Formats: sequence, structure tokens, C-alpha cells
Amino acid sequence: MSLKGLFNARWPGVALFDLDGTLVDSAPDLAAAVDQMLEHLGRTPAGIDKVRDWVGNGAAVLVRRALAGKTDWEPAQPKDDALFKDALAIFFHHYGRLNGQYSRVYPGVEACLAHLKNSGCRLAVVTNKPEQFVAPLLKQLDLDHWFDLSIGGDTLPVKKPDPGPLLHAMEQLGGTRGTTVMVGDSAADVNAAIAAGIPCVAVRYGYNFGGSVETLGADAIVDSLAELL
Ligand SMILES: O=C(O)COP(=O)(O)O
Ligand SMILES: [Mg+2]
Repeated sequence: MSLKGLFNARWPGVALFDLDGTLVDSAPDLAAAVDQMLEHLGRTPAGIDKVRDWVGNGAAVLVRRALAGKTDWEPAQPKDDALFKDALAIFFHHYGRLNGQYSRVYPGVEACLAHLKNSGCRLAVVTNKPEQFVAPLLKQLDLDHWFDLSIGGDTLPVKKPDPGPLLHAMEQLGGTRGTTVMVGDSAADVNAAIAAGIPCVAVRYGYNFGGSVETLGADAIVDSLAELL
């Protein structure tokens, strides 16, 4: 589907936005917090290029990947070991301190949000980032006033790629499958949108595990959210 087809027929409607890697380049703060966690545990820091590839499935998976030193950490591994619990608490401590410090809004985001809002759309953030970090980050970057709703990775019992958070946000904002679009950067976003039965726009500049967004199955792919205007 072309972008034009996607938007012309559907607006004003509901737009659901992923946060990390879509609205905000938050990898610098996430990487700093992960590295401080690793150093605290006597491990070698991972660096931003690795950490960027580990973002997208929530803080617990990020910490799991950091402890394993690789992206393909398998959820089949034990979930409640003491090292993981300590590491997660240390990560939360550092990220709470660093959240927003070096994060930047991507070019095109403000223009896109302003345009959609002025067209009468209702906007939500649907992120896997733990809820406690979402509002402070949006506020710090002066994005909070655009959004009617934000859903974090632990707001509901399920997170993306489960369709639950998208459907919840859509219903809360009075949208329907015919009037709602998801905008994201990773497989979790596209798969959640497909499972929810709503179209998805993927951005090329985000954190898709170093892979290509072309193969995810998004309805449209953009280099900047300004293309949605
Ligand atoms: O916390 C994460 O893993 C990423 O969050 P996102 O869903 O905003 O990309
Ligand atoms: Mg993302």
C-alpha cells in the first residue's frame, strides 16, 4: 500500500507511535546505563553499537542480551536467576538517572506530530520501555503535549509483538482498525500491527537489530516521519 493510500482514506484517525528508535534516539542513554550496569558487575562495557541492536523488546530483554553479550538471547533460558535480578535493578537505577540526558528527537518527528494533531488525529505512544521511564522522557524532550495516551511495556500484562497494547490504545482513543495506523522501527512493532489487523509504517533509521526493515512486512517504509505529512 502506498503512503498516500494509507493516510488519505483514514484521517482524521488514531496514530500509534513506537518510542525508542522511532520518535527518539534514546540509544545513548540506554547504552550508558547498560555499560554502567555491566561495569558494576565487573563486566566489559558493550558500547552503543551493540546496545542499539538490543533495544526493542523491553528492559528485561535488553538486560538479558547485555548479560549474554548478544542479540539472540533465547527467552527459554532461566528467567529469575539472581544475577539477572541484580542486573535489572542496577540498570533501572542508572537509566532512571540518565534517561533523557543524551536522547534526541529524530528530525521530522515534531512536524509530523503537529500535522497529525492539527488534522484532528488522536496520538498515542505504544512502547516496550517500562512505563516509569516514558513520561519523564517525553516531558524532557517536550513531546508529552502531543499525546493523548501512552502505554509502556509493563502497563498491560502483555507487550509488543503482542497486539494487546495497540488494540488497547486504539480502543481508548476511539479508533477502529480502518482508522488506526502504527508507526514503528522494529519487528515487534510490525508484528504487533499485523496481529492487531492495522496497517504499519516502518522507519528506516531505527533499531531493527541491525537487520533490514524491508523484510518486516510493513505497509510502507519511510526515511523520516516528515514523509507522512
Ligand atoms: O524498551 C525497549 O526495548 C524499546 O522500546 P520501544 O518499544 O519504544 O522501541
Ligand atoms: Mg522501537
